[in-house]
Amino acid sequence: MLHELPVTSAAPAQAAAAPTLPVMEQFYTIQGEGYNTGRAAYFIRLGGCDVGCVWCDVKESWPVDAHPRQHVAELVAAVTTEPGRNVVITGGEPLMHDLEPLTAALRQAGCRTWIETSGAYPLSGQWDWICVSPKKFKAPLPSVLAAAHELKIVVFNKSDFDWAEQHAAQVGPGCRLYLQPEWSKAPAMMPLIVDYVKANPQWQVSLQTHKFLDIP
Ligand SMILES: C[S@@+](CC[C@H](N)C(=O)[O-])C[C@H]1O[C@@H](n2cnc3c(N)ncnc32)[C@H](O)[C@@H]1O
Ligand SMILES: Nc1nc2[nH]cc(C(=O)O)c2c(=O)[nH]1
Ligand code: SF4
Ligand SMILES: [Mg+2]
Repeated sequence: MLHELPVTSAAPAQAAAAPTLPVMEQFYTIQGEGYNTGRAAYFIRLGGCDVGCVWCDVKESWPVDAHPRQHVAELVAAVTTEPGRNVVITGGEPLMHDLEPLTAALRQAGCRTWIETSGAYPLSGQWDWICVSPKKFKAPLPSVLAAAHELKIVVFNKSDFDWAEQHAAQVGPGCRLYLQPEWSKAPAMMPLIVDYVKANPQWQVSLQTHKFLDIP
C-alpha cells in the first residue's frame, strides 16, 4: 500500500559565504625586492598585522578592520585587467588570513602566486614563490621556513648577520638567501652587507629598488 509522503518544504541549500579579504591597496608595478626584482607584478596588500616591527614601512596596514573587504572574484577580475600574471600577496601579514580561496582562484585564472610573509602564521594557499622575511618581534614557524623559496633578512644592525645565519640553517637546500638593508639604516649597514656578501657568497644583496625608482 502506498503511503502518502508528508509534504516537506526542502530547506534552501545553504549558500557558501563568498570569501572576502581586507584589502589596503592593490597596484600593478615592478617587484622591487629579492629574487623576482624587475618583474612586472600585481600587488595585493591585505590589512592586518600584529608582528609589530618598529621599522615597518607600511604601519597603516596593521589594523585589520581599517580596510574594506573585497570578494576574491573581484580581486581576480582586477588582476586580470592587467597584462602581467605574477601576483604578489603582501600586507600586513597575509598569512593571518586563509589564502586558499584567493590563490586557488588566481591560479584558475592563469596567474602565478607569490607571497611576502614574516612566516609568523601557518601557511595557507597554493604558492609559486614564497618569500619569508622573519622578524625578531614574532618568531617565524619552522614549517614556513622549510617551505621558503627565498629568505630575505632585513638588516637593521650588525647583530642581524648572526641572526640571519640562524634562520638560513632552517630553510631547505634550494632556498635563495638575501640581505636587505632596513631603509633608514642603509647608509650605515650597506658597507657591512657588501663585506658580508663578499665573504659569504651564498648570500645576495636585495635592495628596495622601487623606492629608488619612486614607484609603488
Ligand atoms: C611590509 S612587509 C609585508 C609582508 C610581511 N608582513 C613581511 O614582513 O614579510 C614586505 C617586505 O618589506 C620588508 N620591509 C618592511 N619594512 C622595511 C624597511 N623599513 N626596510 C626594509 N625592508 C622593509 C619586510 O621585511 C618584507 O620583506
Ligand atoms: N615595488 C614593490 N615591490 C615590493 N616587494 C615587496 C613589497 C611589499 O611591500 O611587500 C613591495 C612593494 O611595496 N613595492
Ligand atoms: S611583519 Fe611585515 S607588515 Fe608586519 S610589522 Fe613587520 S614588516 Fe610590517
Ligand atoms: Mg613594501
